[in-house]
Amino acid sequence: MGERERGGFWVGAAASVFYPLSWLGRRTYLGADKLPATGAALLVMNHVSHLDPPNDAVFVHRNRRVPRFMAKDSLFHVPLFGRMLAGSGGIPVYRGSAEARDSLRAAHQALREGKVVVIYPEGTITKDPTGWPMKARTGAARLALENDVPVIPAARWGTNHIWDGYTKKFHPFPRKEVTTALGDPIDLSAYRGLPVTSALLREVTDVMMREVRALLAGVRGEEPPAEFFRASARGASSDESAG
Ligand SMILES: CCCCCCCCCCCCCCCC(=O)OC[C@@H](O)COP(=O)(O)O
Repeated sequence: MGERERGGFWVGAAASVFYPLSWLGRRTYLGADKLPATGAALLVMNHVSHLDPPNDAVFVHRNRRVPRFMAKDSLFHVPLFGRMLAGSGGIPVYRGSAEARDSLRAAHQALREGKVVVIYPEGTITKDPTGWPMKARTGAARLALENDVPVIPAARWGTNHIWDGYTKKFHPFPRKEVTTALGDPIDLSAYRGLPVTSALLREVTDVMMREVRALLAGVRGEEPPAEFFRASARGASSDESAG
């Protein structure tokens, strides 16, 4: 095994909070070897619970990398947590505003520096009542197309059984299974070098999310729906923001 990627003080601080939170679940990691040991990667994940970030950060960290999370801007204003998020290299996403592009710029920079960037392309916890990924925003596709880095699909399931973000129900006992599964890098070669139009972004977004959904189907042992759920509220449509 090679060297662990070094974090700093705030990564240590985050670890001291996130590891205990991750222990709420009985964790299974599938395909962890698909996370590159060095260099840039874009980790594209579904989102089902507020406990996802601790689970996913610990997953990446235990595989000897430091995750850089795309996170909604308001989280950076939470006392202490915001400091920790910024200090550990979190990238603020200004959802649904012109500044969305600035957050993509910071994410491009992180990828150029060889970091692991974690993104939840749906931008929020799925509104699909059955927990499958919903129609995602296109920011992740833009990042994937404009950076020639491995784009790794990942699904995680079970955090939602511990903490359900919508019903605000906390069910730690009995301890729930939480599975995190990585797939092979997504081959986007057919799409690279084309003009980045909104149609292309939409298509690449759906290609990526179908991979995530297929991994999730494997974990759940269920057939996914044929279509991505569309939230009726604005925001989950094809507007371009970073997720
Ligand atoms: C273990 C080592 C730790 C290394 C560093 C980890 C740094 C801390 C990462 C915190 C990441 C937080 C990411 C949040 C992603 C996000 O912003 O998702 C949005 C949703 O949730 C909720 O949206 P909403 O619909 O508004 O409730």
